[in-house]
Amino acid sequence: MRPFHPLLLKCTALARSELSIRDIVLNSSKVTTAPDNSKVDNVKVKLTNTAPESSKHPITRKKSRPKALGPPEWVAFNQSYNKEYDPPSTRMLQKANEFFNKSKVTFEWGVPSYSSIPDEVVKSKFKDMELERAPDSTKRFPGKTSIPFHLINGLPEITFLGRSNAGKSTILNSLVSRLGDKHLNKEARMSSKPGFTKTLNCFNIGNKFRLIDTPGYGYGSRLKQGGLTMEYIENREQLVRCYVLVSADQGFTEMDLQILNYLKDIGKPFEVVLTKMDKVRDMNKLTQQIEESGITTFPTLPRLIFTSSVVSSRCPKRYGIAELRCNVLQNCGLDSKW
Ligand SMILES: Nc1nc2c(ncn2[C@@H]2O[C@H](COP(=O)(O)OP(=O)(O)OP(=O)(O)O)[C@@H](O)[C@H]2O)c(=O)[nH]1
Ligand SMILES: [Mg+2]
Repeated sequence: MRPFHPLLLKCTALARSELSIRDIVLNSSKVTTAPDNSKVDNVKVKLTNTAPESSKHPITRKKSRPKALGPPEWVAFNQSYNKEYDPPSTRMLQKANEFFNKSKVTFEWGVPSYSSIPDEVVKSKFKDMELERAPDSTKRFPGKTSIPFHLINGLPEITFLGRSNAGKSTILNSLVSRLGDKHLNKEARMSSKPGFTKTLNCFNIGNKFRLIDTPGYGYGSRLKQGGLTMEYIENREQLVRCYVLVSADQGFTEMDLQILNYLKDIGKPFEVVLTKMDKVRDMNKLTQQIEESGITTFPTLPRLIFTSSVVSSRCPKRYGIAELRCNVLQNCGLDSKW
C-alpha cells in the first residue's frame, strides 16, 4: 500500500480547515482597533482638513506597509544560496533566453488520467511492437488510438509541482514569454482561484523538450488529481526533473515538505522554485522559513531559484526566469553547445 501522501489527501477536509483559517483572517481584517500609542513611530497619521475635536471625526492612523523590495535586495539574498553550483554565465543566460524566445510552443495534450497520455496508450496497445521514434512523421498509430507519431518521440520532460495557487501555470507562461513583456503569453491557463488546473497538460517547446503543468495539491484539489500526478512522477520514463514551486510570501507548508521528502525518498531529481518574490516584504522571515524547511541540507542539493513573474518599475524584467530557463535547458541536456 502507498504511504500517506499530500498529493492524495482527502481534500475536502483540508479545504474545510483552510477555509476556516481564511475566514478567520478575513474576519479579523474587518476588526478595527485603535492603534497602540507606543507604536506611534511606525504608523502613518492621516489628518482630516479640520482637526477633530470629538470622536465624531476620529483620526485615521494607518500602519505603514513595509517597503516593496526588488532586484537589488533579491540579488544579494540569492547569492547566499546555491553555493555548491557555479552561477550561470552571462553568455549562458543569453543563450537560454534566445532559445526560449525563438522556440515554438505547442499544446500537445491535456489528460485526466495517466493511461490517456498518448505514448502510454501506444505502449499499452502495442506492447510487442518496437516503438518508432519519428519526430517529424505525419503518420498515425492505427486503430482506435489514431495517435500521431510525433507525440511518441520520447523528448525529455520537466514538470511543475506545488500547492494550488503556487504559480505553476504562471511560471510555465513566464518561461515562454519575453522577459520584459508586461503581459504573459497564455499557453497554460492561470487563475487566482486555487485548484484551477485539473489535468496534466503538456507543452512542446521547440520540439526539444516538454513542460508538464500539473494540478496543485491542497485547497481546491481532488484525490484523483493527486493520484494522477503521483502516477506520472513515479512512472514516466521521460521525466528528467521536477520543479517544486513554493510561494515565497507564504513559505514552506507541511505539504510542501512532504512532497520534497517524497521526491527525495523515491530518488526523483528536483529543484525548488520560490515564486512571487514581488510579494515578499520581509527577507529575514523568508530566510528563516528556508532554514527551518531543512531544504538547504538535503543530500540531493536541490537548487533554490527565486522568481517573480511580474514586471514593474522596480523590476522591469521578470526576475529569476533567465536562471530558470538556463537550469531547465541544462537538466534536459540541451546546454552542450554553450
Ligand atoms: N504577484 C505575483 N503573483 C503571481 C506570481 N506568479 C503567479 N501569480 C499569481 O498567482 C495566482 C495563481 O497562479 P497560477 O499559475 O494559476 O497557480 P497554479 O499553481 O497553477 O494553481 P492551480 O492551477 O490552482 O494549482 C494567479 O493569480 C497568478 O497571477 C508572481 O510571481 N507574482
Ligand atoms: Mg495551474
